Amino acid sequence: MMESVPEQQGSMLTVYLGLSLLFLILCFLSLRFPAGSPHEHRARRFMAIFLGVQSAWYLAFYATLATSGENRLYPTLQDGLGFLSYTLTVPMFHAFANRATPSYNWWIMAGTLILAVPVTVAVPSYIDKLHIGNLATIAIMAVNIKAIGTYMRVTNNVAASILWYLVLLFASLLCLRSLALFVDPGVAVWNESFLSFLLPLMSLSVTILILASVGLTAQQSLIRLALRDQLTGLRNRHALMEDYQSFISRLSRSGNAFALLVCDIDHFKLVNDKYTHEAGDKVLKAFAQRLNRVLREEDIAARVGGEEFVLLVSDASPQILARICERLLEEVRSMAFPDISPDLVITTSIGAVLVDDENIKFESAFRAADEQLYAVKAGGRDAFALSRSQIENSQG
Ligand SMILES: Nc1nc2c(ncn2[C@@H]2O[C@H](COP(=O)(O)OP(=O)(O)OP(=O)(O)O)[C@@H](O)[C@H]2O)c(=O)[nH]1
Repeated sequence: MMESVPEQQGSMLTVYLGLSLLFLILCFLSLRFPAGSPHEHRARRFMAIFLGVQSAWYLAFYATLATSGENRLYPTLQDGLGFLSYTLTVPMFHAFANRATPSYNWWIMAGTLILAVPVTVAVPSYIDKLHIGNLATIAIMAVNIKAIGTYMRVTNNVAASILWYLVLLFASLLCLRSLALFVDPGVAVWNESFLSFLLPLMSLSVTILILASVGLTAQQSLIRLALRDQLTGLRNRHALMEDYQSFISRLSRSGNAFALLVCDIDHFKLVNDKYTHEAGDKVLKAFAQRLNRVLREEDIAARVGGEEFVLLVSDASPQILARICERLLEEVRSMAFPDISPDLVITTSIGAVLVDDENIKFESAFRAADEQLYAVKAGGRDAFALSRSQIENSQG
């Protein structure tokens, strides 16, 4: 039978079979991808199903071409699987973005699948089949573009953005093709080769970008996890070192001093002892939230020890610093914990130092602020002390 297949058709058979195998391998590989949260597990399952359906789709392409369309089952399967695979990407992208798929999306997708596939099969004219197929594809592409847009905004990685523009391009090409068919049904012949080129290109590029984006997202969440304190969500000591360096670079560019503050919750051990360790954790989380409330967006709050926090405050002067410390003390004093005890009052002590020389190392600034902190603790707590002089230059 293969002897009667023209050369060009023969090479397309190889392409379709190759793509079917490739998607099958990717489907199995995607099941082995590590996924942390439950929504990632759900998203990966959708991804595996999408890749499995893509594999079946190209097998149906192969079967249609190999039998030269004699068996009507294969082209029908081909259309159905094509719709299904791009329908599946909608809940998949929402799952990756940890969002529920809006109900109207389900209506559009279900309506398109239920109506378009049987109607496409039923209408006798080839051109009418194409028109209906086009309209259905455009509807599916539209919900896809919206879903990828949501995913792009949440993951904020470059692969997701390229994917969005690419799918928009494919959708525009399909709209053009649809219009061209309305104007001149004669382009249907040319349309076949357009599709046999466009569809594999679309499948491959969409898959590659999904895999790249999933990889980048996993990498981003690992990096975020490594830089965060698990309990409070603030930056950890490691991240603080990097932040300190970027504050030093900013200082050398702008010449504006910044401040390093060490805050320590007063008598925190008593909270744990009197109200349990869990209550202590609650206090730490609430304390972290108050710090963030006082700081500006460009400032940094980090947890560096049990109940010890470090803040970096940009463009600081002694006056600004004093105002910020006053506000911090006030914010902490005003915290209420009715679920722990109405009597629980938390206070903090703050030691601060102004960093106005780019040669000052983190350890020196931290030591200077810590000395001030201990002076406050010795003096009765719930207060702040500023130091701006005598920071050792670690190079000296
Ligand atoms: N709940 C909770 N407690 C912690 C955590 N990390 C450290 N701690 C506790 O924090 C307490 C720190 O106590 P101390 O260093 O004695 O200081 P303090 O009681 O705050 O006293 P001053 O600093 O002198 O005012 C210890 O009891 C630690 O067990 C944590 O992640 N959660």
